[in-house]
Amino acid sequence: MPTIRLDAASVRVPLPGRGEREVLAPTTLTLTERRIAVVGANGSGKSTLARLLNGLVRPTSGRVTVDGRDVVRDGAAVRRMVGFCFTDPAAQLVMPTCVEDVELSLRRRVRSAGARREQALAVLADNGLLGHAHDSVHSLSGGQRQLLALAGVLALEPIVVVADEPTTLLDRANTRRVGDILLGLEQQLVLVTHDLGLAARCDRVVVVDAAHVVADGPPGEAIARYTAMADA
Ligand SMILES: Nc1ncnc2c1ncn2[C@@H]1O[C@H](COP(=O)(O)OP(=O)(O)OP(=O)(O)O)[C@@H](O)[C@H]1O
Repeated sequence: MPTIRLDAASVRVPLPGRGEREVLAPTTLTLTERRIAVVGANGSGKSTLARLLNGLVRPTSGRVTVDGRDVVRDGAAVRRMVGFCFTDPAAQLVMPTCVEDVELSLRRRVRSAGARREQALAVLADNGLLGHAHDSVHSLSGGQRQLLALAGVLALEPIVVVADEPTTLLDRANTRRVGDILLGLEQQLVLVTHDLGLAARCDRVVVVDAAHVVADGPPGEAIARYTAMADA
């Protein structure tokens, strides 16, 4: 598995006229497990932590590396290695039809239009969406849209997939479906989630509270700490 390292990485954001806010306190973590969940209350800093991993957010201090590549200095290389899946697939589905959307993901990797179409159709088939190749992305169900967004990410063959609450907008059946696919990926997965059932199936759980990592370890212990804190 790749090694993701945060070395005293912090994020502070300016608040106009009111100084600044620490959104993530200096955090040091070495992540080598295949499936890592990040859990915590709303506004605790989970998305910020996730976004640091592919340079969507830059550390204010400290550094973040993925397999030795610095997310700021080697940003383009890191973005090729780390695919990012958003809560709302609408954030990443921009083309009229499903096949065109996957083709858009492939535009830099596959230059020939014919080969790109072929590969996009293969990606859709792998994700159970071949029957919808020429449908509008708007005609898909929420679960299918999330699978299509994930297909677009996987088409780029990342070595790490970061998914920020990918099941929050989904019903139970689609949560299970998308969750099963994510947890079954061969790539390293960093999964931000409020679904403690999904977190429990990961190899490691990182608990974030008020901008700090407050627990980190095997799911049983970390989730018990989180639920005790949340219920207190
Ligand atoms: N660019 C920014 N400017 C101002 N505040 C920010 C910025 N980015 C994040 N924050 C604030 O920092 C806190 C942490 O945000 P973050 O999105 O990381 O939380 P989260 O744990 O993912 O929350 P949720 O579970 O609600 O998605 C929130 O209070 C958020 O409003």
